[in-house]
Amino acid sequence: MAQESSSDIVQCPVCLRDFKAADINSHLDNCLLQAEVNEQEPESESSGEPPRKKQCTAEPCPAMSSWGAKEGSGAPSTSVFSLFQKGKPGTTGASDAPGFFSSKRTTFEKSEEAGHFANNHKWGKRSAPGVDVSGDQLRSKPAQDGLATLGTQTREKLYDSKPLAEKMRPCTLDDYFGQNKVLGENTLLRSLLETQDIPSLMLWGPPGCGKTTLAHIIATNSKKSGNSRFVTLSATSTSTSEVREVIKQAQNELKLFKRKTILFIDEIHRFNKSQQDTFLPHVECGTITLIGATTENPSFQVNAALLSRCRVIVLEKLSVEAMESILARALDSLGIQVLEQEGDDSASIRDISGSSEPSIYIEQKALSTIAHLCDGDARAGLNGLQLAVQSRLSAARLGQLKQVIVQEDHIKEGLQRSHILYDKAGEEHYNCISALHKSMRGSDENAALYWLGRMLEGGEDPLYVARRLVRFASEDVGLADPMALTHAVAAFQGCHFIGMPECEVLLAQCAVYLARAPKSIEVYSAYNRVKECLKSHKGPLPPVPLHLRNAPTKLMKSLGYAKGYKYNPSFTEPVEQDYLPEEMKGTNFFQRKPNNF
Ligand SMILES: Nc1ncnc2c1ncn2[C@@H]1O[C@H](COP(=O)(O)OP(=O)(O)OP(=O)(O)O)[C@@H](O)[C@H]1O
Repeated sequence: MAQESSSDIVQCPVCLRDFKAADINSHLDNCLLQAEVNEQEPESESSGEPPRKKQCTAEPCPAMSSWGAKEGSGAPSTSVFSLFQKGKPGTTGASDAPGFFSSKRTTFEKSEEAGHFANNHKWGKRSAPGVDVSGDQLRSKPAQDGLATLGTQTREKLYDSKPLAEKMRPCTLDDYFGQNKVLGENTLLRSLLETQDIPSLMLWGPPGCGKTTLAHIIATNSKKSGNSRFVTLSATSTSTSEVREVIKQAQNELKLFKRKTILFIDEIHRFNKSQQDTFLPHVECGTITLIGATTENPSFQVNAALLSRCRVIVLEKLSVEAMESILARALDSLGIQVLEQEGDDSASIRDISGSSEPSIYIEQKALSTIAHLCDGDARAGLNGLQLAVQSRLSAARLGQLKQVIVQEDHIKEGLQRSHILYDKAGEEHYNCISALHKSMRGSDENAALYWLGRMLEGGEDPLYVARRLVRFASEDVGLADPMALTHAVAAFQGCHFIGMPECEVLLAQCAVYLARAPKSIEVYSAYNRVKECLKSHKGPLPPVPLHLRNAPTKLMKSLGYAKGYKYNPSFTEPVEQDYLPEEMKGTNFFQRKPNNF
């Protein structure tokens, strides 16, 4: 009989994937735990499944399996999570499971700024075990720490098709960082959540700031309490008949089991107004508690009647501190250590782990870069980190390296985006163009250039900006410098001819010209008064005076058209003649009334 060696391939009896014999035990622990969790979480709305994002199936407490263990899955936490528990002094077993609003500290210390964790622990700072890079550049902790050694689970987490952000989605407020204005101690929402008295909510905030995650936490909580069920729909893929079906089920649940239904609708702004109307009576009579999430300003995108029945919660971009805590939690779960000081000489880190897998380190500067570059979008930050680590690991494998160090440049590649994130389709688009317009109006050439840069570097259509400059040239500069309009139209046409990136300088030149130009709203205001006059006119509009009319036919002439008209060029003296209708004689649209522009 052949001797079993560590390089033998064996099949996992649970997921049927192939693994090295040496790895199968640790994989099996993890796989069994997953299977158990999945069994407890059938994928149906009636199961009270927490919200799932864009077709990704979120694990119930995906973050780290250790959370699953804490939440009482019954999994043997030590054997399964030994890798992560090493060096996690605050992490204990199931008995320490944090409740939904538990104040228990986890690996990190709490911090008000970051939402929960103290800054001095934000990176879970550790040094590479037994390492001394470049003399005293890097001082290490004792070798037995060993956290950076990459284990099978960590590797799976990194290579698994599910994005890291999804796996890290918190299930308790303890792991939910930032958003202190709405969720800090003594806030209304927090106390409502604590009493499990969830009102209908409209969560409004930029991408990746935690709208779905907050709903996910509410879901986990409502599931635990058992007095309500949680149903998730995405407005991008749900038909009106499906919505009706969900409402019917909600009515039955309430009637038969006295259970409320909390309905989470992601991207609710994608439902049209009549689809949104479907919810109205049911929110009104309490059959469903609606939680909508939207990146768009709900005052424009959500039915006013529905909006008035919901409490609007405005979530903000995550602060750098909050991002740091989110990243720290991810690093901790992946067993990646932070190098406090720069030292890219990975070859000089002594490998003391004896593991066949490379150890991973990340420079603090690189982490700080993610926290700053992801622009408050935790999904972008976490997935950028994952990509950077994955690519370094692949490179290390090819080069048979024992350690990898992730540096700032790798992170920038991982984020795969410019420093500027800009939501071209959403509210940010209007906010930035408005800021540009107002900066030019205020003759602040610096600010004008800055907002222009924010838009162009974020991928804005240059013609959209150019059109606004043309409008500005007339509305705000007007006759104070009629050349402004010529400049703006020329910039528009130039952009049309050459496109980005060459046209950026045309727009910059024009924006600065307009910012520096003298301003006059004389014509703009006068025209507004004309519009107002027409709008407020009562009765039929006065006829065009006969002498101003053209008379191309005999009949028209015989009716008096053009009669008495004085052709100005025929006169050497100024001509006395009325051009306004009789009843408007003497009206001056250019006259500024008090309290009126
Ligand atoms: N406040 C937070 N605390 C901890 N992790 C967060 C927080 N916000 C977001 N995350 C992480 O980022 C991921 C994406 O967040 P989430 O899906 O909640 O964003 P969102 O606001 O719903 O974005 P979108 O509008 O793009 O759907 C989550 O899976 C989670 O890992």
